[in-house]
Amino acid sequence: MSTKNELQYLQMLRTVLEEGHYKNDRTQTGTYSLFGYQLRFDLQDSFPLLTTKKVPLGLIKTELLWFLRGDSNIRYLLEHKNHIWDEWAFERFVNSSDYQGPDMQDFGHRHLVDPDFNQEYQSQKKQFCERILADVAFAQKYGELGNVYGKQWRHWRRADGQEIDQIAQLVQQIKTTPDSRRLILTAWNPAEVAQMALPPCHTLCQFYVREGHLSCQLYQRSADMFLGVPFNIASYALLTHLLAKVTGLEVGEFVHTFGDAHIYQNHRTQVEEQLSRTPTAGPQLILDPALTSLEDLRPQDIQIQDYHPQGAIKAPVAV
Ligand SMILES: Nc1nc(=O)c2c([nH]1)NC[C@@H]1CN(c3ccc(C(=O)N[C@@H](CCC(=O)O)C(=O)O)cc3)CN21
Ligand SMILES: O=c1ccn([C@H]2C[C@H](O)[C@@H](COP(=O)(O)O)O2)c(=O)[nH]1
Repeated sequence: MSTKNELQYLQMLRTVLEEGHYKNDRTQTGTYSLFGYQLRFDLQDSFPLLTTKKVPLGLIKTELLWFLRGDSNIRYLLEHKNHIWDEWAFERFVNSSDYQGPDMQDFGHRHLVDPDFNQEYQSQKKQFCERILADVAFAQKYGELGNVYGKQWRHWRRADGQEIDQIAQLVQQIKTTPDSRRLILTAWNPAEVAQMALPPCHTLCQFYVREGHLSCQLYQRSADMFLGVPFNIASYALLTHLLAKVTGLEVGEFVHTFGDAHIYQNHRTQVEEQLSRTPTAGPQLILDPALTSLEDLRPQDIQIQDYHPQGAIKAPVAV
């Protein structure tokens, strides 16, 4: 990320920390929160991956590829050693009658405060992930997060039973009617939100073409500033690059619009540590020149060059 792009994120992080209102939340963790904010990233500059902490691009790639496959089962993620969605699938399993192990009620909170429980929890979650990989029928039942992003992007169900492939339509529209003001991709399906393990946080985005450059604006209804947002920025920047590549355009800007932007109360020290660091020049994204379609995209088709981040900063994820 150019230091200019990254400084905007850091400035927002500081503003939410200093001016955010204390607010309880669904996870009972407690947050500092602000409502309504906007960042603009120049994608011509460098790829917006933070340098003030190490952000694992591999996980971002496999998550985006998972969306683009139309998949909403964590099995694909586990096959790629990506564990960022484990807790939400595990939660469904431990709340089902098929779960016979030790009590996992309220694990999201308890594993943080009770070391003995944490050990049991880690072991149960590990067994769960192993079973998802080993047992197809089990994976079909408990790896599924409900109709989250991938399903809505590629298999939006119409009332008549037919499906809408929003990604294929978007690629077609960008190619044929680039001036359109209707280049929308939405994951927020009111009819299905209740069945999802987690209602989509990056709810809707719009694309915009001007003078051969493709821009993207995302509306994120709920934003975990420390853990989720660095992923979300890189993921939508990558999606914009991929769409530009297959439609023969250059990249323009990524505009990130926020609803509830929050820092979890238990991320405070980590945020202060990050804010004490100075950003450096960001990396470049290299896409396989032979790439012409978003189908059969592989992780190795996407590479970054010159990424020299400072050390990772660990923080617990609120479930
Ligand atoms: N509270 C919360 N915040 C989120 O950002 C979030 C959710 N929930 N639920 C669904 C997804 C899952 N996402 C996640 C989950 C975990 C990490 C995380 O722990 N990232 C670590 C690296 C993890 C690793 O290396 O395995 C990081 O340092 O960025 C990031 C995004 C984003 N989303
Ligand atoms: O891509 C994502 C996914 C999730 N988040 C964060 C935002 C919130 O902290 C939680 C979701 O909780 P809700 O109660 O459903 O808002 O996950 C994110 O930042 N980015």
